[in-house]
Amino acid sequence: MMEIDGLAKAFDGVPALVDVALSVRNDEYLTLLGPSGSGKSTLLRLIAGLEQADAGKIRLDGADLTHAPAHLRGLGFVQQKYALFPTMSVADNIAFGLRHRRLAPVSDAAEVARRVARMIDLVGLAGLEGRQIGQLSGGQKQRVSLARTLVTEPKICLLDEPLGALDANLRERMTVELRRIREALGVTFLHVTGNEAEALAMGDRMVVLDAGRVLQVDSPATVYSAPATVRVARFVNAYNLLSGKSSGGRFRRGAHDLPLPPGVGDAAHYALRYDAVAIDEPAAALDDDRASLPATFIASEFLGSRVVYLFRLPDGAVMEVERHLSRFDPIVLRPDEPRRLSWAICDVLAFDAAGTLISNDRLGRAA
Ligand SMILES: Nc1ncnc2c1ncn2[C@@H]1O[C@H](COP(=O)(O)OP(=O)(O)OP(=O)(O)O)[C@@H](O)[C@H]1O
Repeated sequence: MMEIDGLAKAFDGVPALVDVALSVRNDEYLTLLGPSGSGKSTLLRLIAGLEQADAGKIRLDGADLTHAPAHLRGLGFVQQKYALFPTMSVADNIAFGLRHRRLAPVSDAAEVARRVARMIDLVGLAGLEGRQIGQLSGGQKQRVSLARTLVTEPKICLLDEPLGALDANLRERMTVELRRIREALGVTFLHVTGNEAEALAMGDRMVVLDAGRVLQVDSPATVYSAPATVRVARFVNAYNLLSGKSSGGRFRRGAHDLPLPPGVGDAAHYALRYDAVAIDEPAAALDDDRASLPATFIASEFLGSRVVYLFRLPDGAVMEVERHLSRFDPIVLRPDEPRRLSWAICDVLAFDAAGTLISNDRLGRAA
């Protein structure tokens, strides 16, 4: 188990990480999501020992690693650039890390060969052992890079945007592969990504980082259904976010006023998941437990298993509606066609003026 406490780092007086606290469990897949510049790589580099922290502690299984040299930490680091030896074979690249690691290098040729063969098998490179790196595809290089790190049996494997250089199809396949490889080895993965879909799909838990601070650490399901702050809701890219003021259990936004879930007081932000919004006829009757706003259709996008519809609200804000084709037939609308968008009041997430999620029954359901 790794425990990070009060970790801080600034570059030229500009904070890159501020008071970061995090527990990384044994045998878990932890993803670290944040926008560009949020400090993801800095955090990995501090953990790896490639940068020194200004303050705070990093402990691994109780031992203080904060100032330990990188090569003595027993951690693996798969960087964005593969940094493989181009004229060496796949097998030699993987063996290199094992023969030359500072902690317990392996020199027995038979033992090296056995471990390399197991790793080649595990990452799906069987048959390519003798190939030179220059003769591999991007996805294959990615696997070599991973194998070269994993063969050293790190306590934690740090992965910095490991799928960033791969095309969309390959990225999806490697998502499944990475989970499988991790589970087979039981090693902890700390995987950095700027892609919310990747973070939600990969991790047993995810950490959301913004401007050098940890905003939320939870299971992907909880981050998705109960984002701790408005900014997290923005990063998961699944919510319509409306700003306004509230009083007497109603949320006021311009000329409209919307009911809030019971028990929600002072909400300054009102969030609705794209797939929680229904598209109704303009004069459709509304059940008591639902809220609605008039809107005009802008455009739609067909995404295979789902369709995304964009609508404009009377105040000009754009609202996104997602309909899964397994549940609904696609609907055809003309630009500017009027509709009424409606949703169940219990599906509303409310945030206070500081942007913090206000307790509601959804929080209880997600926990
Ligand atoms: N060596 C450095 N010198 C000066 N500033 C740095 C250095 N490394 C990082 N920073 C700054 O620290 C902040 C965090 O950078 P970091 O690379 O950790 O972000 P990131 O979340 O990994 O971004 P990206 O997704 O774009 O890689 C940024 O403002 C960056 O400009």
